[in-house]
Amino acid sequence: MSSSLTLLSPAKLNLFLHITGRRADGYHQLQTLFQLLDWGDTLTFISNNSGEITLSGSELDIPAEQNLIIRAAQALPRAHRDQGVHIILDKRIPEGGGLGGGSSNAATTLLALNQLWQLGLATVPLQQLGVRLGADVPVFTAGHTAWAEGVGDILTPVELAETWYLVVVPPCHVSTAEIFSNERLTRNTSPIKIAAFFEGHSRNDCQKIVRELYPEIDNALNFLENFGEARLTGTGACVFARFPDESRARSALGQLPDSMTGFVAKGINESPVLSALAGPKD
Ligand SMILES: C[C@](O)(CO)[C@H](O)COP(=O)(O)OP(=O)(O)OC[C@H]1O[C@@H](n2ccc(N)nc2=O)[C@H](O)[C@@H]1O
Ligand SMILES: Nc1ncnc2c1ncn2[C@@H]1O[C@H](COP(=O)(O)OP(=O)(O)OP(=O)(O)O)[C@@H](O)[C@H]1O
Repeated sequence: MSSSLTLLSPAKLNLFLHITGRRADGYHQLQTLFQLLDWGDTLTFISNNSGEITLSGSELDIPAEQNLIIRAAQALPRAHRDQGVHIILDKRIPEGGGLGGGSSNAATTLLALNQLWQLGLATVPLQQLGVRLGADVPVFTAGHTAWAEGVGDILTPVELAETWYLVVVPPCHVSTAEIFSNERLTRNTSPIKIAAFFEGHSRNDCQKIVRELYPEIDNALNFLENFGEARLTGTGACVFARFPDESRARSALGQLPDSMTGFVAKGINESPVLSALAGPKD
């Protein structure tokens, strides 16, 4: 018997990003605030008895076996050998944009198949599987806007006012590894408390270097700065500004130069995946 699920795999913004240190293995210790958005990719899961995991829909610039959707499905311990799934991806989140698209797709796959294949895995084992696939998988598996520390995996859910964002997608890609290996990156920002973020004491520590290296991102920040404070998400390439309502965000989107694309999204506290599924048992 086959059953199916269609889910919105949400994008995220890093409302700020501080680099507070570096681990012995080279990974960076961060503080960030992950804001989930009501905008993202659509993933449809159709379970079957073929024992196979197959994917169709939007093509990515990578071989299927490297796709985090396939890797997440393969990482799950199936209850029966004949459990299979066909997954259809409708991709909207730009790749390598700092919007967490790959991590979100991986988490959505873990949560969807946990339900469709009736695996009964709780949140913690799902997160342990997830963190091996990508740094940002745990926040999407937990499914809540969150304050994060460690390498982004120590999460505290946070309730934020649901405001609107204009996200601009500059015509370039930024390699996360390249920025994290840049010798000019500052890695000694003092840890802050959540209250300090709300008082306005935050920034994105990667922004200065990324802005210097990528003129397209500098242009996008200059455009958004006409409307308020503009920031880079993750290591870029996307940048965003906050608006009190949808109409003002859409009006700014209407003024975007032809060389850039963008979208308007609402910041949400709970992932649409968690809202749509019964959720893993704790
Ligand atoms: C910076 C963030 O965008 C914040 O949301 C993410 O943590 C990055 O997530 P991502 O793009 O999925 O990154 P990954 O594919 O896990 O890591 C890419 C590379 O970035 C570097 N990296 C990543 C995360 C981290 N905390 N420290 C690092 O030094 C590592 O060299 C790693 O090999
Ligand atoms: N299903 C997928 N969707 C998007 N990217 C994927 C997927 N599977 C694998 N990847 C690869 O994962 C890498 C990271 O993609 P992702 O979209 O998460 O990056 P990002 O937007 O920069 O996110 P982050 O904020 O985590 O840095 C890309 O190099 C991409 O090729």
